[in-house]
Amino acid sequence: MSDQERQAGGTGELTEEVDLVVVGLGPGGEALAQGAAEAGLSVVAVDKHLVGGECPYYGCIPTKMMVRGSDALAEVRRAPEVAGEASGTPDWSVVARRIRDEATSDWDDRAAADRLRDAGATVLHGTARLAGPGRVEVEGADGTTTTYRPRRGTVLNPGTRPSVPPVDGLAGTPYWTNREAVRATEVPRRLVVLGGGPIGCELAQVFARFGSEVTVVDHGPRLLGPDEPEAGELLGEVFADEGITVLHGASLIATRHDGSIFTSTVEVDGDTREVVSEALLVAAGRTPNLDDLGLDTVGLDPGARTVPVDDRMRVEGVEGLWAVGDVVGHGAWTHVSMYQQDVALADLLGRDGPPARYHAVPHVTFTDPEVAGVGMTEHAAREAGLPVQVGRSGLGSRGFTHGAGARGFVKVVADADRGVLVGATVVGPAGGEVLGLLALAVHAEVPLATLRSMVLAFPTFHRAIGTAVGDLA
Ligand SMILES: Cc1cc2nc3c(=O)[nH]c(=O)nc-3n(C[C@H](O)[C@H](O)[C@H](O)COP(=O)(O)OP(=O)(O)OC[C@H]3O[C@@H](n4cnc5c(N)ncnc54)[C@H](O)[C@@H]3O)c2cc1C
Ligand SMILES: NC(=O)c1ccc[n+]([C@@H]2O[C@H](COP(=O)([O-])OP(=O)(O)OC[C@H]3O[C@@H](n4cnc5c(N)ncnc54)[C@H](O)[C@@H]3O)[C@@H](O)[C@H]2O)c1
Repeated sequence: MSDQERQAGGTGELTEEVDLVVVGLGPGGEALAQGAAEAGLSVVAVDKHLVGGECPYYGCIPTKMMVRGSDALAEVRRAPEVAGEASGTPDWSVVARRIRDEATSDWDDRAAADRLRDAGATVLHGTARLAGPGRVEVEGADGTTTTYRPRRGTVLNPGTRPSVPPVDGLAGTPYWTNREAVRATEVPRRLVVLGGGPIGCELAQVFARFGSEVTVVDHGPRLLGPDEPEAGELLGEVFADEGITVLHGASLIATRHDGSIFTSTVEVDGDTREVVSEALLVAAGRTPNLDDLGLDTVGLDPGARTVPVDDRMRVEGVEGLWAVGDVVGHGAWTHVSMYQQDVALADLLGRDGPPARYHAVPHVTFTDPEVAGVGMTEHAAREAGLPVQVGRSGLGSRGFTHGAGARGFVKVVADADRGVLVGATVVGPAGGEVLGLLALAVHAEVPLATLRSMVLAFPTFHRAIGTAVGDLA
């Protein structure tokens, strides 16, 4: 207990003065709390679940272990076309064990919490809420409440939870979200996936390759709606070839569970059909954890989907409050949360540093082929009124030599007036790695003339970027 600690008048609650309170320890909040503590601030870091947030325990890391397993199986199945017979029997227990033991330590955050404590932060497991300007209440697991008065300020990093649409009969059934999917110990014989976004696509392909009969139900006209349309269309063809059924323009309108089997009613183009499955994964977007954060006590709207911030991650209109991560609405990816915490940390420590910019945010959906994008799509660039040029390429000589599994393309979007790329998409094996060069080009606004003068190694996948840039028209 600090020297400043004192009993709040008559309430039995403790009130403590500290430098900084971090509410929610997703990737951004955890790193920021550590950085602030290492810089000498007294930091209280609070999470109501696991230190590290969604990414290490239920998101990026365990799902990429699933993807690694399913990609290995796919390569074994491609062997006859490029190397000769090879055999591999899918064994989900290998994936489940890696997730439990290597990724999540059986969903135990002691190592992460200790790392923060070693840096000097006070780590609390509890629910934190704003309690008026300059005050944060933390309700501990034992029901006690402590009120903190942070001298420097408060950082919000509460993240999101799965959105669950109001489907008739769904509540009360043992449906999965990403949280249950990463804890699966068996592969369901049949799986319905609600949602054809990144979560739905990655997990649909994983479970299909491990033997599930998968049906994806999605509102939209193609998979991965916000990406370039060519990307979602190609991925749809790959899914069809792998035996995954995708229902577009479809809504799950009802489901029932008889103790072991889901029977789901899906409306597609005005018709209804029933789909039977052992598991039902809801991957239909995310809900920001802003509704129980006391935002109204500082004049903010608790019903909003995002917290408005400036380019230093300061919450607009509220002194001493910063926000980072999915809830600020500049991309729900770990690298964005981490980027923003750097900006916020510099600001709250009074250090110089560049403001947050979002013109070159990359993202990668780890399907096979990977779907990777940076900056604007062609549609977004046209909507922004830019004089747009587009260039395309297949995967070139490397795609040809690679053979089985080499499906994809490179698409680049340029601002003709400025002579720079404003966006790019790579679909293909290691598409996320190939994107790196394009992310640099968009970020640094490299002149097209400079890009055209590059020597690109033969025969690499990234050499297709040269062809796409040469195709700009
Ligand atoms: C299945 C899946 C796969 C993904 N794969 C990738 C990927 O490959 N690459 C990528 O970049 N991104 C991926 N993401 C997204 C990524 O997980 C998030 O963008 C990332 O976790 C950053 O989120 P965040 O920092 O906003 O907070 P989160 O990680 O959501 O953490 C927020 C934390 O705040 C806590 N909290 C909330 N409210 C309170 C409160 N009132 N008091 C105390 N604590 C509170 C929560 O318990 C949680 O620990 C994936 C997400 C999912 C679901
Ligand atoms: N590799 C990665 O970087 C990665 C992987 C997974 C998740 N994520 C992050 O997590 C976020 C959430 O992922 P997500 O896939 O849940 O959400 P999403 O919002 O990106 O996609 C949800 C999909 O579900 C569909 N949908 C929503 N409600 C529906 C309904 N009632 N019926 C039919 N279809 C419906 C939407 O049309 C959309 O295609 C992503 O946007 C991304 O930022 C990133």
